[in-house]
Amino acid sequence: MSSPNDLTEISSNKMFGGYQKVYSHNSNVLGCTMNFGIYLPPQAEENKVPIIYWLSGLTCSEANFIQKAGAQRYASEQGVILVAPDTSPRGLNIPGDSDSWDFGVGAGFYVDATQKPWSDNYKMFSYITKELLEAVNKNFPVMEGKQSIMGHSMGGHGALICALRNPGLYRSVSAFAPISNPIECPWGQKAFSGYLGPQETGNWADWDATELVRKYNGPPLIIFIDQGTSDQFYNERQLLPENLLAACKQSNVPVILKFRDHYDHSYFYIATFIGEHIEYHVTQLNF
Ligand SMILES: N[C@@H](CCC(=O)N[C@@H](CS)C(=O)NCC(=O)O)C(=O)O
Repeated sequence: MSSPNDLTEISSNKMFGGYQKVYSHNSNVLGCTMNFGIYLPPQAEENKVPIIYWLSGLTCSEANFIQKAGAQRYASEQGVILVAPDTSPRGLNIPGDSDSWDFGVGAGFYVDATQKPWSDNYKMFSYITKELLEAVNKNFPVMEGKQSIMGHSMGGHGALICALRNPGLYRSVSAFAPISNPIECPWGQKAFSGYLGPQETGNWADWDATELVRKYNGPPLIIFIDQGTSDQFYNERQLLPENLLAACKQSNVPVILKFRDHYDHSYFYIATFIGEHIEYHVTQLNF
């Protein structure tokens, strides 16, 4: 198997003066081949630039964000690289990995699984925060250390735990409609039971953003949460941003929670506000 740092270009399309590309590489951490999208703004042809990671939600691959969010226009204007990885290992055919849309393939939850049969491969946390980061830093003109992270739904939660578990690694974090308190909602309880084992023994709190905020002890980090009020999953109490807000207030972790009237959970909503998020990250990255 070739090194995770050896990339194969799958596609390249000029966009807003830069290039939207998709690469594949072998992941040692996940034990499979993974695709990721990367937008290189025109500024990256001459200079090193900062980078923002995007983590997608349930059922997504690397394709959803790059095709639907319209983020490249803002990345081109601001001179920032965007990286959009896949949401789980692929092609392993672990029994049960494709039985439901909210567990297994397309639903890695950005944790490092501890339970068989998932624990050999379902290590999306280590993939995102170590292996992919290194592969991107080795291959592209990035200002090392100038990285931020954002995401949507399961990926919004992924962005939060990547930032909260690695104080200082990301300069800023934001999330659209994140699953803010997975140990208290059906999606999270199902995923954590499978990947981490029963709540009593599975250290669930180590992987839950609301619980991690209570213990956060790193450099100042402002948590930026975005939530549409007509989001079906918010109204079904899968997302619970109020729980995260309360934990932030109790623990004196600064938080911005913006409710967006009548917006739902879709990429139409994300596309509306992605420019604001990119601007926010670039301000923090240049600080
Ligand atoms: N599969 C579910 C919905 C899953 C869903 O909404 N996924 C969100 C993330 S949680 C998403 O980004 N879907 C892909 C897309 O809209 O392109 C259903 O059909 O009800």
